[in-house]
Amino acid sequence: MNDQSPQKPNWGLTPEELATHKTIFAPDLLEGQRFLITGGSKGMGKAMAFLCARLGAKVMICGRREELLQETQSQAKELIGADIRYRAMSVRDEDQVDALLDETFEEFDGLDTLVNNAGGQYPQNAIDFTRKGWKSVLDLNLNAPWWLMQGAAQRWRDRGAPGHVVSNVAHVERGMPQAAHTCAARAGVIYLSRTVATEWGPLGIRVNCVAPGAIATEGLSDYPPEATQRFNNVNPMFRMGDSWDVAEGVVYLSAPSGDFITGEVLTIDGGMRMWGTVWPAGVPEKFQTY
Ligand SMILES: CCCCC/C=C/C(=O)SCCNC(=O)CCNC(=O)[C@H](O)C(C)(C)COP(=O)(O)OP(=O)(O)OC[C@H]1O[C@@H](n2cnc3c(N)ncnc32)[C@H](O)[C@@H]1OP(=O)(O)O
Ligand SMILES: NC(=O)C1=CN([C@@H]2O[C@H](COP(=O)(O)OP(=O)(O)OC[C@H]3O[C@@H](n4cnc5c(N)ncnc54)[C@H](OP(=O)(O)O)[C@@H]3O)[C@@H](O)[C@H]2O)C=CC1
Repeated sequence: MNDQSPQKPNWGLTPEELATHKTIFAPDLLEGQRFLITGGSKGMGKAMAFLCARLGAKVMICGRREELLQETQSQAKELIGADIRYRAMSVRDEDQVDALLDETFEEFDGLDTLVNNAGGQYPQNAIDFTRKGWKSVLDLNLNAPWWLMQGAAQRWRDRGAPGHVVSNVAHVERGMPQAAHTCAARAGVIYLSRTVATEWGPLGIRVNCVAPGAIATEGLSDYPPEATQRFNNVNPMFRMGDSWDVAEGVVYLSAPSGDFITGEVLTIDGGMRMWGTVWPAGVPEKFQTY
């Protein structure tokens, strides 16, 4: 990085902040509830794991890197006295998804909420996507959440003990220039969720989504600072959200407060739905109009 480049900031909330952040929820709100949170080792998933555990839930997280999972587990033990379980795996592997679901249902003797949170993409103009890149992003952000939600629903049906799915997607209503692959995948998850919310309603299974705008998480370090410094200016509130904003949205939908909510998309974007565009690969000249 040369001297003119913006410095890469440390994004996201610290474990200490996750352990002490004020919450609107009662401390026993999720007592006895069982959560599986994919991608729970950093960013929004880690905030969800801490919040759910602080509210009394049993929590299982997963991610590819065991060291991050282990660190999250130790921090939760030390800072909030919670026993978060984990499994190192990739949600892109169908067999590993089945094993994760089997382990979670066995360990917790069932499951109340599946949070499809693991995901990501890379910024590029759609015209240049390779087929391999397209398939990778679709596998991670559409196929994986589907394997997980279908697998959970089958287990809920077979046990006669239903649960709730909430998928962390993205704000996609106006498209996502330079991220068309993830836009297609997230739109797929939203309409999949709305569809199965009807099919699975009679089984007592609820299916919802949260749709974040620009949220300051460790994940933003994967993007060029030239892009992320602009992320503060992509909504009418002129700031990014944080992982707690999204974690509380997930809890609202999963707790009794969400009992009669299904097929919904809770947008948490500071108004980006109305105004602002991320342009993660840089604003093209033609669009630099103001
Ligand atoms: C986009 C606007 C939203 C703004 C805010 C959003 C923020 C976040 O979502 S934060 C989460 C942040 N983290 C990420 O997004 C990183 C996650 N992304 C990835 O891991 C990769 O992009 C992946 C999903 C494609 C998976 O990579 P990998 O495990 O290496 O997968 P494959 O080997 O199956 O495929 C690699 C294949 O993908 C193409 N590709 C990957 N990166 C790029 C790139 N920067 N530019 C162009 N193309 C890319 C490429 O075709 C790769 O194939 P090879 O060239 O043969 O390696
Ligand atoms: N931050 C933002 O502004 C926005 C983010 N989103 C989406 O919200 C979700 C969470 O984002 P954020 O918290 O920022 O992301 P982070 O990059 O901070 O965290 C991603 C988490 O997912 C895990 N993960 C990634 N790939 C896999 C995989 N193949 N299998 C299992 N776990 C995986 C990571 O662990 P590991 O790498 O070890 O596997 C990590 O725990 C993602 O889907 C993201 O795309 C949507 C809109 C905006």
